Amino acid sequence: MEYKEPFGVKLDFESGIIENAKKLVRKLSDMKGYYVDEEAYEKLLKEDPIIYEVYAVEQEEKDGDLNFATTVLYPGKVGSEFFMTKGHYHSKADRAEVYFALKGKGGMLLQTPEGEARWIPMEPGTIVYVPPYWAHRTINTGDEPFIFLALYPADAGHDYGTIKEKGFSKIVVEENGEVVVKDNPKWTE
Ligand SMILES: O=P(O)(O)OC[C@H]1O[C@H](O)[C@H](O)[C@@H](O)[C@@H]1O
Ligand SMILES: [Fe+2]
Repeated sequence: MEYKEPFGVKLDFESGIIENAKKLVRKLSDMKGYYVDEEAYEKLLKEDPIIYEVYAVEQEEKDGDLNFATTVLYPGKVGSEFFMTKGHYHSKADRAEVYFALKGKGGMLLQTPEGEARWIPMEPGTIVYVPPYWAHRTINTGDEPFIFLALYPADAGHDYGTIKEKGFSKIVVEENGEVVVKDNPKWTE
């Protein structure tokens, strides 16, 4: 039997950076069609801000193994809609995931394939269980970077297609200084 080598890596709680991790950067221009207010999107595109960065430590896509990643999701809004991740189902849809909030303020939108949605607020210390089959997207509702760690099966994979096309049935916006979760006007079953 060939055993893999165990290892420890350092996560910097302030920056969210995991040493030696693979870094992925998502800018606004990578998220065309994701935000409801297209006019606000086009306007902000001139600056093309970084929306989030992911630091991932991933294994081969094998059953039984585990990946982990931090995400640094920056504060901001497109129109009234808070900065968010793309969101995805798992390619192997029955794979679950655990998120652990480290810094900042935000939450997770989850959704079943039938469009049933949930909003779970997150602050440092919040652990979110993402059950099998639920799509998940994180959203920064604060004014500093929202940083969290996620652990997920190495063979889970990311299925972005459905969310890219249809979005979530709910959106998270600021209204009169309040965080409001409301129906997505562009949602169709
Ligand atoms: O992949 P996104 O929906 O853009 O979310 C960004 C990232 O968030 C977390 O860190 C997950 O563990 C990653 O698997 C995911 O890639
Ligand atoms: Fe996931």
